[in-house]
Amino acid sequence: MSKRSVRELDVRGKRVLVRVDFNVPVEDGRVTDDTRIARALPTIQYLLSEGARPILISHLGRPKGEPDPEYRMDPVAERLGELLQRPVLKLDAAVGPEVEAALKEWDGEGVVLLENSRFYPGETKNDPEFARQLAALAEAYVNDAFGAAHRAHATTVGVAELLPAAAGLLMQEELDYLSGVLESPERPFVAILGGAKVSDKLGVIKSLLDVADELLIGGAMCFTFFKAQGHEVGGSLVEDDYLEEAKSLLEEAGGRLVLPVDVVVAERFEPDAAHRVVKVGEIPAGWIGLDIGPETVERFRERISRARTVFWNGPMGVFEMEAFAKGTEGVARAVAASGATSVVGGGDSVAAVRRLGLEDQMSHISTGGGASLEFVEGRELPGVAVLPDREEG
Ligand SMILES: Nc1ncnc2c1ncn2[C@@H]1O[C@H](COP(=O)(O)OP(=O)(O)O)[C@@H](O)[C@H]1O
Ligand SMILES: O=C(OP(=O)(O)O)[C@H](O)COP(=O)(O)O
Ligand SMILES: [Mg+2]
Repeated sequence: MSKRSVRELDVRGKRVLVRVDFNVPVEDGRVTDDTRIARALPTIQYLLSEGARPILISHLGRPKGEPDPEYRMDPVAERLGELLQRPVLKLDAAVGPEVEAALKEWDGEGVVLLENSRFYPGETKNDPEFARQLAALAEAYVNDAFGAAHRAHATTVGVAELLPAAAGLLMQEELDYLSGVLESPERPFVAILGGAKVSDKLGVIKSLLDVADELLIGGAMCFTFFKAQGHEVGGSLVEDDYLEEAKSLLEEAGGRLVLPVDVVVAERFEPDAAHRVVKVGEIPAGWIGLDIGPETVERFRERISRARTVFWNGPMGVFEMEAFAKGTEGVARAVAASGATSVVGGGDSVAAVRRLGLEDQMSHISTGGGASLEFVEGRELPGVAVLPDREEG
């Protein structure tokens, strides 16, 4: 079922609240990967060309429901201005009297970018009062934040219920592409899962195994399985609440769930920490697993080369640090070299692929990690479900 498009929304002369996913990596006050900003430009430019006044809102990182200088949207505003080549009026709040006053004074040139939605406790709680305050800023709502569509938050769900709402062009493109691939994926279908959002993503493995033929696991994800198998995992990231389920998953899935056989461990979580490759089962107490090892890369490469469809979310290691980037690089090169239809999703996975210059060799670069994962496993995304269906005719 397709959703009402921004093209079908009456926007001329109107203030339009646009939920974007500008949750991009930032280092030293600079955006290090602007994929998510660049991919939202078509919707913003469409709105501007139709004479609308776009008011953009996004979350950035995971601040705890209050203002946190580390997660201000200023670096994003700067990069957005460079890409859009139009003025970006960045406000230091998302709702409230100062925002209302600034919008009244706004000359209507370019776009407004509101402050981080997660500076407000009402965002992640989908608080009706916060949603009402947001809705008061605009006359229509567009959701272009595919990467956050799996979150039932005030900016993705609450406000969509209060204003005339539609899907943005990026949202539509993502949904169209992913549903096309999933309709009848060519097999073998190999899924690769890694990254750091372990508690979020462990829960989807079971249903992912219903869709994919094989599931390769790297990143921080694998250590929960190693611990469930009784191995020492040192100081690696582990989800202790998931150990029982990990055990039963391993039994059920048999050889279809493929874990690393070796890992790179480090003494500390630092770029220049002492590190070495060890077999799984030989992780020294106190050391931290930060990448998959070379033998694992080789095994993953073999399976990826046989695949006809690949879905990848989550880096295989802490690729931001050179010492722990080889696993992610090896997998990225294997996916790029395979003849499979390849989908890579996730803010960080895509940043890793772009850093290697391999983005043109993937069939689809998705701006959503957790979101594409939940879509692939067949779940309805709350931020999509809430949008009105397209009227036939
Ligand atoms: N073994 C590990 N331990 C800690 N962090 C890891 C490990 N492997 C990968 N990561 C981190 O995972 C992060 C990305 O995770 P995530 O947000 O889930 O992926 P994506 O954005 O692609 O969906 C990266 O910043 C990377 O450093
Ligand atoms: O970066 C995101 O997801 P991803 O890391 O899975 O790609 C989205 O912006 C969602 O962020 P969240 O997982 O803090 O809700
Ligand atoms: Mg991420």
